[in-house]
Amino acid sequence: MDTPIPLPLAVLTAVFFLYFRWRRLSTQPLPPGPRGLPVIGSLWDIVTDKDDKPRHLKYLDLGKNVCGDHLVVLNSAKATDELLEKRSINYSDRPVMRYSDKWKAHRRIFNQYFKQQAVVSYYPVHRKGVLVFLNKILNNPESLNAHARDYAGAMILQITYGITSEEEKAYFVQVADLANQSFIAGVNHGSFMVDYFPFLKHIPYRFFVIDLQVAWFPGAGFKQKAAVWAKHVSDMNHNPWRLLKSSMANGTAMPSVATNGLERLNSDQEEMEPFIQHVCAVAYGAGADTTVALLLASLLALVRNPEVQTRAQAEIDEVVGSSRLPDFQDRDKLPYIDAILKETQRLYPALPLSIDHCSMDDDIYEGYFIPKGTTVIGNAWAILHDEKTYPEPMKFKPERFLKEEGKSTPPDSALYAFGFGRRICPGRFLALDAAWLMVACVLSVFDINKTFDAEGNEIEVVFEHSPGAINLKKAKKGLGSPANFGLMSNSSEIPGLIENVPGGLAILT
Ligand code: HEM
Repeated sequence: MDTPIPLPLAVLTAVFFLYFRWRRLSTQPLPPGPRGLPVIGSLWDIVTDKDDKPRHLKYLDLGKNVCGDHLVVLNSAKATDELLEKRSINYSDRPVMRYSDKWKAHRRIFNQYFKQQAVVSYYPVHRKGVLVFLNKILNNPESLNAHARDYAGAMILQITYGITSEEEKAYFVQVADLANQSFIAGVNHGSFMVDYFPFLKHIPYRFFVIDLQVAWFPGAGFKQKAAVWAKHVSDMNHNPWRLLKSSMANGTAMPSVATNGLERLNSDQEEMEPFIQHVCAVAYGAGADTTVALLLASLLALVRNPEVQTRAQAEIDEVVGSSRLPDFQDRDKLPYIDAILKETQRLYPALPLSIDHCSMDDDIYEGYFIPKGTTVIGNAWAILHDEKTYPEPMKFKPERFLKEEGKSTPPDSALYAFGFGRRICPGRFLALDAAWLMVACVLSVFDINKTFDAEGNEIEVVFEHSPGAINLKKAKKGLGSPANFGLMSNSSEIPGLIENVPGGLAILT
């Protein structure tokens, strides 16, 4: 008969094993990075975010130790593939929305409604939305940014909550905008000093005069902002849900992810309701600004590259003709439109530094020690600008993604622009559908040109980097509309189709 190992001996063995493992790992060097200053390490390299120096450029050769807080930036596809994909069991955590059973339950619901096969059922929403968008561009090309926001916001509000009324949409798009400000400003670790000095959490944020909205302690300003943002995020989570519940109660609710999710719950599954509510709020919060960034980047890239427009329009003419708008069934026959979107996401990824992951255990990569709790950033921008994979990386060249005999194509930019591993963006299929239809339809109807200043000089489209995570594109400040949408002379019947769409059309399926 086996003799059981005495408990103290087993505990001792385990302690020794863990200690020696820790010793072996922790004696390895930390990954290399720029030399920091004493005590604060590389802090100043991270928290500044000057307009003219996009923040992500600073990370190009990183592995940092900031005030004892470990931050590793993965700048190559090889490193993200190895750590965030192959070792994703260790690198799927985040400081918020931890990698947990709760997260897994959310993710399951999310995938059910936004996986590739599921998003096909939202085609009617995109079709109506694009008609409204084209109509607005035709009548008021000045407000391109606002129209793109409405297009993305309306799509998500209808799909998640069934909201179609113009007034409600306008209100909720604004609520999401406010809530997203917190995300954009704070999503990447290091946006606030508190990420490095946790004691700042305990500093009161106002001093003496209650209304004085000034942080009195350097670095404690995040608390003021956090208080305001908490309210915006709570509004985003609760306000559309309240409206949904009351419209379900009075029988006026439109079919949506929310109604479907609630109807499928059995009476003993009430505890799942907050999950469905949260999935809807996250979809609505995470999907709007990111999709707008892709839409605007695509259109402004086309303004800058008229030869790309001409080639795409020739493809559309041949496949679709000029008597109807392109539709999803044309997609396989319009590879150049797909290539335009891939190239846009490559050159201008909406989230250049993706969203931070966090290691759950000590690890060694290529001889370097990555301690448990390290913030790990997949640098999508660096990967998508690697000239070995994408020659002439600063040029807009959609044709690099076209399949041709005897030529291999580089990896699809979506592999990196939507993040990594188990946390990869679950809304990517929906976003790409919305962007594809919009770009194809705009190109089938309009020539997009540069605008002119008062002296008749062409205005150059300058891409600006917004502070924070999302890389929104717009023309240089103060120059009015970034693009001039001229109806194409050969699109004979389509203008009538768009003109007859009332500006306030509700999108009904
Ligand atoms: C062009 C549009 C979009 C881009 C570029 C984008 C990009 C990203 C990126 C880079 C991440 C982080 C992945 C990671 O941590 O590795 C992410 C996460 C996420 N995205 Fe998107 N996204 C877009 C649209 C959408 C849409 C339309 C939705 C919702 C319908 C959505 C929902 C989410 C959610 C819920 C997460 C968090 C996933 C998690 O933490 O597990 N996104 N997205």
